[in-house]
Amino acid sequence: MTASKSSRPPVVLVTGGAGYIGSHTCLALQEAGYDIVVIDDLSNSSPESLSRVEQLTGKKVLDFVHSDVRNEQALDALFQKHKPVAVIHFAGLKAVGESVRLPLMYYDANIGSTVALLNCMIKHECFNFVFSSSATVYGNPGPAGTPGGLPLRECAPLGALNPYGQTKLAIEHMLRDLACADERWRITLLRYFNPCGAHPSGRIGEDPQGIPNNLMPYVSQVAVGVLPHINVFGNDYSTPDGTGVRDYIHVCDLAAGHVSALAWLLKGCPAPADAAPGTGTCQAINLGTGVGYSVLEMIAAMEKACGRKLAYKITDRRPGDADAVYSDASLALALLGWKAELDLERMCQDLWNWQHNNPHGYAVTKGSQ
Ligand SMILES: NC(=O)c1ccc[n+]([C@@H]2O[C@H](COP(=O)([O-])OP(=O)(O)OC[C@H]3O[C@@H](n4cnc5c(N)ncnc54)[C@H](O)[C@@H]3O)[C@@H](O)[C@H]2O)c1
Ligand SMILES: CC(=O)N[C@H]1[C@@H](OP(=O)(O)OP(=O)(O)OC[C@H]2O[C@@H](n3ccc(=O)[nH]c3=O)[C@H](O)[C@@H]2O)O[C@H](CO)[C@H](O)[C@@H]1O
Repeated sequence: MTASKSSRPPVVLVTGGAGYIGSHTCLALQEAGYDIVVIDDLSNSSPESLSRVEQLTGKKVLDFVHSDVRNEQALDALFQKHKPVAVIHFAGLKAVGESVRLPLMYYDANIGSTVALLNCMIKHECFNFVFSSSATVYGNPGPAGTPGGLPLRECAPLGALNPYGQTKLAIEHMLRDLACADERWRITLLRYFNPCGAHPSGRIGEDPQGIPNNLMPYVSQVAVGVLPHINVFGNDYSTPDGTGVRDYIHVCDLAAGHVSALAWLLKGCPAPADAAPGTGTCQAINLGTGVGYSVLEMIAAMEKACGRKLAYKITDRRPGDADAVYSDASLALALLGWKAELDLERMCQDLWNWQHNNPHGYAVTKGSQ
């Protein structure tokens, strides 16, 4: 769905818009007819991503504020100037291991920034909010076929395994309380499964700092020769080939899911599943494909995309990892009319296209500097 035609397109504030999922969503929002303003402290991203979004869409980012979301004055000025109709909140720290070492930093950054943002939204009477949650809020899922087990529905039991996950859960609880307290709120808690891939242009993609924590950025750095081999974290899980199974979703599908969620909020959330009379809406929605692939299947798919064998070694399990995690994505289809369209082959082709053309991410890029 595209934004309605008026003299001035509706403005959406995107926090963390220079990041991986944020930049792809900024592009999708511009293509859907929205104007965007971005606040990002660039702690895990480069402004180059947004320059490239502008090149790809031929539209300007209306405003970019280089600041922490906890900077209340900067936020206030942004709301005052642009009067956004909605906020999509990507900004946050996301490295699980780091969150275990530095929990307070994670609680402060992730929860502190969300509180500052919500206070500013209330002050400026903006009540449409899309939150980046994560499948991590499901903790270790129960086995397939058990109540609350796989495939994961939004009503499955919640539980966090690390401080990063705790911040996502705490924010989900906070947002539910807010919607109960004030019926004007329209909120979606988008629980992403495993985002991967890049825009088909190969111009924007994931650019992790240092050694990647997640599987697919690691695999793509091996494919391009930056890293020597993949470490497969355990092959004794109770999965068909013994390696961990996850629900990988193309980042462009994920971006489209945000545009659909925003359209749903702006329509007043028809048929919300969990709204009681007299309360606002705060709806959790899975964004996944519903299909799980193992680590070895992901490596094989990437080998096909890059046209060569990729070295890997089986190592110990990573503490805290579940055997299998995949979604039931039917609620997103029912409520938002959204479903993932791009298959594993496309995810790997687009990831390879990005990585091949930008072996060191945004830092040094063939032909663009
Ligand atoms: N990528 C994933 O696998 C994944 C999965 C589930 C959920 N999420 C969530 O989605 C969101 C976006 O993830 P991503 O992969 O694009 O990460 P990212 O690190 O690429 O993007 C986050 C952006 O927010 C910025 N930022 C961080 N803290 C900030 C702050 N306090 N103020 C202003 N800017 C700040 C960073 O500079 C970065 O540009 C995060 O909230 C993350 O927890 C990501
Ligand atoms: C423990 C952890 O970090 N959890 C985060 C990670 O979950 P996930 O474990 O779902 O994602 P991931 O990409 O880190 O791992 C996917 C699968 O690959 C395996 N694997 C991963 C890396 C590697 O170098 N070798 C390898 O074998 C891993 O054991 C798992 O079976 O990412 C999610 C988002 O996408 C969430 O942010 C989770 O909170």
